[in-house]
Amino acid sequence: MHSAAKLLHQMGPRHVLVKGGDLPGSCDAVDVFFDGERIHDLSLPHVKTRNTHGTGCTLASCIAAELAKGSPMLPAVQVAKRFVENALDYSKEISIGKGPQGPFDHFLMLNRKVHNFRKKTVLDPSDLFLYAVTDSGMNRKWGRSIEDAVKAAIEGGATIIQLREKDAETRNFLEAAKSCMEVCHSWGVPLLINDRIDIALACDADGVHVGQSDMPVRTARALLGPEKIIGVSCKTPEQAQQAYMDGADYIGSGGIYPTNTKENNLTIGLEGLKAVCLSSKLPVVAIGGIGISNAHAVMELGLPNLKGVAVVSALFDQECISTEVKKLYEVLSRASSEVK
Ligand SMILES: Cc1ncc(COP(=O)(O)OP(=O)(O)O)c(N)n1
Ligand SMILES: Cc1ncsc1CCOP(=O)(O)O
Repeated sequence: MHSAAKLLHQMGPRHVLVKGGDLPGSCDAVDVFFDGERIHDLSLPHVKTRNTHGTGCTLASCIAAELAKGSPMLPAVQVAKRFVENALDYSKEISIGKGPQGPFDHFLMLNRKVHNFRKKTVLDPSDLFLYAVTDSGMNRKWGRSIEDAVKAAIEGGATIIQLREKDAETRNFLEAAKSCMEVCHSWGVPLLINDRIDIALACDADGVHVGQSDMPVRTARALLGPEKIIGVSCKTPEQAQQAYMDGADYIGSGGIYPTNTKENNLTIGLEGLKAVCLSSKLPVVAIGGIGISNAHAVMELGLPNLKGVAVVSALFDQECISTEVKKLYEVLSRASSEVK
């Protein structure tokens, strides 16, 4: 496939894409993209289905649509490939027509209701402005209950809360989550649960936040239904594009700066954050090492879908949570009024 791409390139086109989706014996669909300088192997899992009629024209149309939106060639091809992979996956069980090949559903983005694919989101993106994420270790260190920490964060001006209780026992966590739901709802602040779909269901939380190695967004959506908020961690444009396809409501992107709160966490910096924001239509909240000293630099990026910052230690590893939240709120308000 590599030499075919190079030979085709010699015939004149600026870019060549060689399709390898149906290579026998491969469990991945590998396409080869050549721009005259570099070969890119674009690989996604092969979707096993007879419904493949129309994939080639849909891929080409999708590339054209991405280019028309202003995308460079390689990202346009990547988005299109991912779209086709998702459409194949969504329509793999459909049984229509006769013969060895059935049509796949290239209109899946329009048939959202049928596929429960992308609902009208219940998330107000402005809720991501000051996103407070709890930490059981920090609460223990300062002798606080989760409920008290959450109350203090809301009193200071937090606009959304996530319970990130990594070492809590299930029964205790559920009881605390139920109390926090009461606090949050009395203030009209959404409450999300980190990782634990079971806890979110049991306390009827507003939604969940999942990471790349947690429950997949699509499965979480199937379990939680269309009315709940689902956030997903993304470090790369590819993950961000997938998040949209999978029906996430927002992206948490980071670590922006080094942090001691999460071990072995890759720092992506402001450049990484920018790449994620630019590659997605979803609202994004930045996370990792953010506090009053650097929140301004993050919001100053002025990216339209960058809606706020998510913070753990700069709020919860402090003597007075509500004071720290207030200070951060002021920094964020100043930064966002400057970029408007
Ligand atoms: C808003 C927000 N963004 C990112 C994360 C990180 O989630 P994850 O990748 O699942 O890592 P853990 O939080 O589970 O350590 C988050 N929690 N919140
Ligand atoms: C959970 C998480 N995900 C990426 S960085 C991070 C930790 C953020 O904590 P802090 O705000 O204390 O740096």
